[in-house]
Amino acid sequence: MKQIMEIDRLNLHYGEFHALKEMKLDIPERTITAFIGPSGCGKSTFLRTLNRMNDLVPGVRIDGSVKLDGQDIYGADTEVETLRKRVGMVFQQPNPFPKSIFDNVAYGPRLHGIRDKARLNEIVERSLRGASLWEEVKDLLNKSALSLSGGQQQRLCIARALAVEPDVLLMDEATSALDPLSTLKIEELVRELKQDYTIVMVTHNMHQAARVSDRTVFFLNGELVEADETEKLFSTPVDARTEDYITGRFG
Ligand SMILES: Nc1ncnc2c1ncn2[C@@H]1O[C@H](COP(=O)(O)OP(=O)(O)OP(=O)(O)O)[C@@H](O)[C@H]1O
Repeated sequence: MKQIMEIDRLNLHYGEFHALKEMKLDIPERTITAFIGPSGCGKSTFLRTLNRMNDLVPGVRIDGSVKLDGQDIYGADTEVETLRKRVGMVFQQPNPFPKSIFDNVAYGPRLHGIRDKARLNEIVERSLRGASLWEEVKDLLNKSALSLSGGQQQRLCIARALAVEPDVLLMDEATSALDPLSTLKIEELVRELKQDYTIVMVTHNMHQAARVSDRTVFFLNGELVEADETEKLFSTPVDARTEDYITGRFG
């Protein structure tokens, strides 16, 4: 299986604080990888290094390598804009723009220079279908995105991310602000999306990781403790700290 991202000896400091220590991880293409671990262990920080979202944090220092298709994303010849097109992100709180549903999805493609109306229509429909939202909104495309429910808004944000045809989709606790039914819908959607995309998700919910992901990575105190196939990590973890965490001894 092809590794779409390869992270090696990655360290991140916030000022004096060593938040990520010597991380090493391969992310296979078209799989779902879940990051788990107690609050503050570095899951989100690690996720954000995968599309350079930490770059602008004052006092941040990053070393080591993060490769996307063999190319170091921190290398001098990587443009952040191009990187973010290939590695999209969905956040904890749905954050649609205060614009129409159509304009939310067309935002990225327009930014990348697509102006042709027919082409935009096609992209918007494809992306909304991809995010399992089309049937619900096809007659409301000019309505404000803010009129949608929280779960619909989150699927709209996924559609917005899909519109620029990324390779990798990062999801940072993307269901934690949603009700159980909307959460289930997004989990189903994520499983469908892996046919075409590689998904990396942070979740504070171990059950979600077990339900949805192919591989799980356990973090503790800025260390990557264990990464394995989800079934294996939850049934026969190698590290005692992983076992303590998944059996609920702490966290
Ligand atoms: N901008 C920042 N400046 C300084 N320290 C930070 C910053 N962002 C995060 N940290 C610290 O880095 C550590 C890791 O934080 P991070 O948000 O990555 O953890 P997490 O595992 O995602 O936690 P949670 O599940 O609570 O979101 C924490 O100790 C946090 O306080």
